[in-house]
Amino acid sequence: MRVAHSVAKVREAEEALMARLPEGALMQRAAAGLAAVCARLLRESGRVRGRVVVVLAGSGGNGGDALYAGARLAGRGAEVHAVLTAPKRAHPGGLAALRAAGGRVAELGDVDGAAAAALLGRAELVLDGIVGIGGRGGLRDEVMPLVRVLRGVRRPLVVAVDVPSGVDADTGAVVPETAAAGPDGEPAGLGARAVRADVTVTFGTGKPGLFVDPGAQHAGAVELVDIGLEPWLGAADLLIPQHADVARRLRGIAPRPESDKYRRGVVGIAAGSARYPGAALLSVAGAARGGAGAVRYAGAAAREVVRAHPETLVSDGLPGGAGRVQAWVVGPGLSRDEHAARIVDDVLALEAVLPKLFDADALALVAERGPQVLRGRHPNALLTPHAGEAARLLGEGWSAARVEAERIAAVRELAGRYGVAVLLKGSTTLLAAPGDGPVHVNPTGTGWLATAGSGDVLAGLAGAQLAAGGSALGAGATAAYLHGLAGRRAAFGDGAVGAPITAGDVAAALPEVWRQVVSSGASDGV
Ligand SMILES: NC(=O)C1=CN([C@@H]2O[C@H](COP(=O)(O)OP(=O)(O)OC[C@H]3O[C@@H](n4cnc5c(N)ncnc54)[C@H](O)[C@@H]3O)[C@@H](O)[C@H]2O)[C@@H](O)CC1
Ligand SMILES: Nc1ncnc2c1ncn2[C@@H]1O[C@H](COP(=O)(O)OP(=O)(O)O)[C@@H](O)[C@H]1O
Ligand SMILES: [K+]
Repeated sequence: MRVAHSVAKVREAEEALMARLPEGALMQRAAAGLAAVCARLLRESGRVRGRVVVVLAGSGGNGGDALYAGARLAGRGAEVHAVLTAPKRAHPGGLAALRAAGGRVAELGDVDGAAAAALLGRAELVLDGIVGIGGRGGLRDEVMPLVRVLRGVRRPLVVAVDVPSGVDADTGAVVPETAAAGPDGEPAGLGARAVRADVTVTFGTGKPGLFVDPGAQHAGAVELVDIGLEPWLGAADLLIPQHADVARRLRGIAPRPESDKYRRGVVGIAAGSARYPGAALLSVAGAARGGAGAVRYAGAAAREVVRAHPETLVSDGLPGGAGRVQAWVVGPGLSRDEHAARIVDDVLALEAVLPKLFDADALALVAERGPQVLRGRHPNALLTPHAGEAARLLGEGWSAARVEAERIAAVRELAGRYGVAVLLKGSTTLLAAPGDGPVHVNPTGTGWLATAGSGDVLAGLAGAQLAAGGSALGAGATAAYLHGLAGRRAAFGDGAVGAPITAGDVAAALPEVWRQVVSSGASDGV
């Protein structure tokens, strides 16, 4: 499991630790770890000696880390150039160390566009130490020309110090650039007022913004440097499961000699309608490969379901009359008519502790009825909204755009208000349970999953995980993880280039990624 802590907790822990260490010791630990990662990255394509490293150093501790790391690389023979983005306030110790090690220093005001392009064009590695956890808002105007040049040059390896500058460390938010051209005839800005890194070397613990889009896209691969903060950190705010965590759960629900299909769990699917039979098929496809022993289907697409999935137990009545199940999935393709409302109400009338997953059209009905239909009544329920559905569930003051921009806050608010676990879909899928516990971030997935029906597959898969047992949060997190991997597998195969996929391809890839996770579960990493 990877973890992340809020900036406030990091600051508190840093203070507690710093009070016990000699002045500057913590920064030396950070700089040593940072330099070691940079040296390792440089060695992947040769030696450190003679390589051109450019350090972009701001006014705070982040710039200090970068300058000290630059000094260490210069000490190992690298040709290090620093550009001070706030020269009057550059970290004095870091600056002195870099100069003493033979590094060259320029001030932002002396580096015009051509000089910046020449310097960054020669760089093999760029250290982004403009701002770290002290950054507020998008990068300021004065540093943007340099950031734009960096974006345009033949890619050197960009290593962000602690956090890519301009990314909100707590939320992953970035400030988009305006379309207008910058001063001095700079090209119109594309993207965000933030640095895009290949690698982020973060200190002490992960920062939430490194794992949630758009911050995650800017962070690249995240490497953690231990600076001894752990004993002072307290509970994590974010958990990011890895293969090993998911493998543990999958091993736990693998069939045993004494297993039968009922003991493994039966998942019920109440999805699809005469208008949308496909959603029923896709939910059943996800459920059938999702780890339960059997799938029951109740609804208008019974005939289509049994034709496509002959192993399904089907009926065309209401879920309550379909026979015993360990978890119900209700909503995909149900449509919004009176009959759909009757189906959702029927599920809401089932035994309170029975796990129930509400997706798509069922969420619209839950939003209409209000949180009290779930709160305090269905402790094992799971909601799986995308941003639009989440905004509707949250009501006044929320829009899909706001949910996208404040994903962590939105998922917490939903879980708190409805009193149930919530899986918020999108470019970074997040999960939260009611209370102050950590938010789970799904690290797998790909934009290729943004294809019609892939959410139906996820709903079925998550329902099967609920039927197999464990908490709604654990079941949802496992489903999101496998679904993301299956999407990647289907889109990329063994290669690096993606291609369009269908929701059915995602379901078909599930057994393969399940095997992959369980067999590589001893190691960490996605
Ligand atoms: N204090 C310490 O001993 C340690 C500090 N650490 C480093 O210190 C960092 C935090 O240092 P600070 O608290 O000094 O803060 P930062 O260095 O992150 O940033 C603060 C400075 O950036 C400027 N700034 C803020 N927002 C900006 C924006 N949008 N555009 C341009 N400039 C902006 C501010 O004016 C301020 O001078 C961490 O991220 C980490 O890299 C680590 O070395 C661990 C130990
Ligand atoms: N940009 C994206 N990057 C990664 N995954 C995405 C992206 N957009 C959507 N997804 C994933 O694709 C699935 C789409 O589900 P959903 O929105 O319910 O679509 P549908 O209703 O068509 O099935 C979800 O698992 C979601 O997390
Ligand atoms: K930085």
